[in-house]
Amino acid sequence: MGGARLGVLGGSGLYAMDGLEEVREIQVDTPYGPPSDTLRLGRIDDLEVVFLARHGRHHSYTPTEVPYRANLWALRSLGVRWVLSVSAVGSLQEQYRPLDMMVPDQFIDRTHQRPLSFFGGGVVAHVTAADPYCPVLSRLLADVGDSLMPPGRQLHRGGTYLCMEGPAFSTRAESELYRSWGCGVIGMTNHTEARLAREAEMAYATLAMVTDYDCWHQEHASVTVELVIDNLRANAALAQQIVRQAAARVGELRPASSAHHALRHALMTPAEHVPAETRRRVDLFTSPYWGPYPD
Ligand SMILES: CSC[C@H]1O[C@H](OP(=O)(O)O)[C@H](O)[C@@H]1O
Ligand SMILES: Nc1ncnc2[nH]cnc12
Repeated sequence: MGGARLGVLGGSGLYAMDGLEEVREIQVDTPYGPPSDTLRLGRIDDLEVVFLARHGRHHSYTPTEVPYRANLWALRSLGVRWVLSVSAVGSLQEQYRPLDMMVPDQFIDRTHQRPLSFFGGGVVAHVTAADPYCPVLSRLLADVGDSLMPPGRQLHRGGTYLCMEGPAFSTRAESELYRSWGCGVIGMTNHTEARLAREAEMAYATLAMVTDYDCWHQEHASVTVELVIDNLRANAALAQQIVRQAAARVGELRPASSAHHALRHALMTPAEHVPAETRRRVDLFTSPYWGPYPD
């Protein structure tokens, strides 16, 4: 992982990354269309870091419309092997209080309108998703976060992220259902990225910023954008600090992850039976196993 880069995906309220040096804007074309925005490539110490605003810098894409495949393809094409993502989430359990943070270790998928794989069209792959977030990168992120949390606020290690389709927030019945499933937090973006990052052999971890109690809590107002934004503002500087220090730590440790060879035993279709166009589309991911596809 010598020359590998770190990707940072900023979510709601995090449209740029502080502390990046020598920043260049890069436009990337992908087989899955254009990413949400130009990518910003800079440096933190000796590590090259690529920042991308998931919804675009002006928050123009709904959670359904975010071009997740283009975003992850673009990162991987720039040599990214670790991804830190930042997301706003609602809390589904009393102990996750607004302004707390969580580094989730599981998700449940309730989306139904998004592509979830780079594969298909004549090539089949089944990656392992038992631990959908990289445990090594998640631990690094949680350790850094823990050391920076102000008194009275907590960083929670592990927990289940319920990914809903949106864009409307949940009904109270849905919120209660997810609580009964033991989910910890709710959002609209994270699992899609985690799945695609795994297929693209990038280690992925999330800093989830708790902004509200969704709509189930008797003593707290139901979630609104205003509430989310107020709490994101209050947490923005801390989130930036955590991401910057976690990035520096990734640069020092360059942690190995099983995600880095997720496709080793996942590809089902023999290379010679994959249509040429498909072969070209997935070549970024399959070339370590099948060799580069000649143009
Ligand atoms: C602004 S509230 C709903 C919005 O916030 C979260 O965004 P992200 O995960 O990109 O930080 C949630 O997933 C929704 O997209
Ligand atoms: N309650 C909530 N539901 C879905 N996404 C969110 N993002 C922040 N709060 C949320």
